[in-house]
Amino acid sequence: TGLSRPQRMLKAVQKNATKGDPQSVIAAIDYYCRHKEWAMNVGDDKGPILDSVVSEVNPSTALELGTYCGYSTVRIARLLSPGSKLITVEFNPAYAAVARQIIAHAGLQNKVTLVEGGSGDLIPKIKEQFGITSFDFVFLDHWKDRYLPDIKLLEDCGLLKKGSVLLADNVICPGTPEYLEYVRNSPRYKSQYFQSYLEYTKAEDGLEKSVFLG
Ligand SMILES: CCCNc1ncnc2c1ncn2[C@@H]1O[C@H](/C=C/CNC(=O)c2cc(-c3ccc(F)cc3)cc(O)c2O)[C@H](C)[C@H]1O
Ligand SMILES: [Mg+2]
Repeated sequence: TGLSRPQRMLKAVQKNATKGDPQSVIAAIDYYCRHKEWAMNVGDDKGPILDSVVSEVNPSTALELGTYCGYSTVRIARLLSPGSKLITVEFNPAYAAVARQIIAHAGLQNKVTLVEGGSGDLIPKIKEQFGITSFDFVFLDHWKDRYLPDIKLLEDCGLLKKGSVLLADNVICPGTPEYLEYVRNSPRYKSQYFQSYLEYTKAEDGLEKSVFLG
């Protein structure tokens, strides 16, 4: 049956992007998804908002839930300071395989640890497996009904500290109502909505930035 959509995206990166140049990888994916085949990357409207939050936080430790093809992984990792680490979690092996190659094409494999598996299984093991005591930054972009249980798990595992920043994709489309209600009403978070557009479309979507208050 030929190549999958993620594999076709990978081919477009390998053909059009310069090895070791993250910006060209980002541009190649955005061009492909805007002009050839839509795909659920955070994209080039919401992407600059992601960039600005990552740059502002300048995290030493970062976590991404839902790697997919690695587009946002590349966006985040390219901005990390030397010695900082991004852990990204993807439970679909086929997507993880594509993402590894896209991350490697960008030359960012030394800043990224891609863990194959479910976030619910991984999060409780992060302290022992990676020696990480807390995350400065968490990007949520996996199944939308898993955002809330997973941040509660991060809280319970003591992986958030005062000032940790959560950034959630798709809070409007497809939408994450329970998550939004929680972070906007909990006294433990200071939340802020960044209005934008669903990737490669004119539909509304946005990112929710929530600072953990401890
Ligand atoms: C145990 C499970 C939880 N733990 C997990 N642990 C590890 N990995 C996990 C977990 N849960 C999921 N994943 C992985 O993350 C990815 C999943 C990503 C999901 N993203 C969307 O569904 C979306 C939809 C639209 C959209 C908008 C408009 C439309 F018309 C159509 C689509 C836009 C967007 O920007 C979107 O991000 C990947 C496919 C999947 O294998
Ligand atoms: Mg998304």
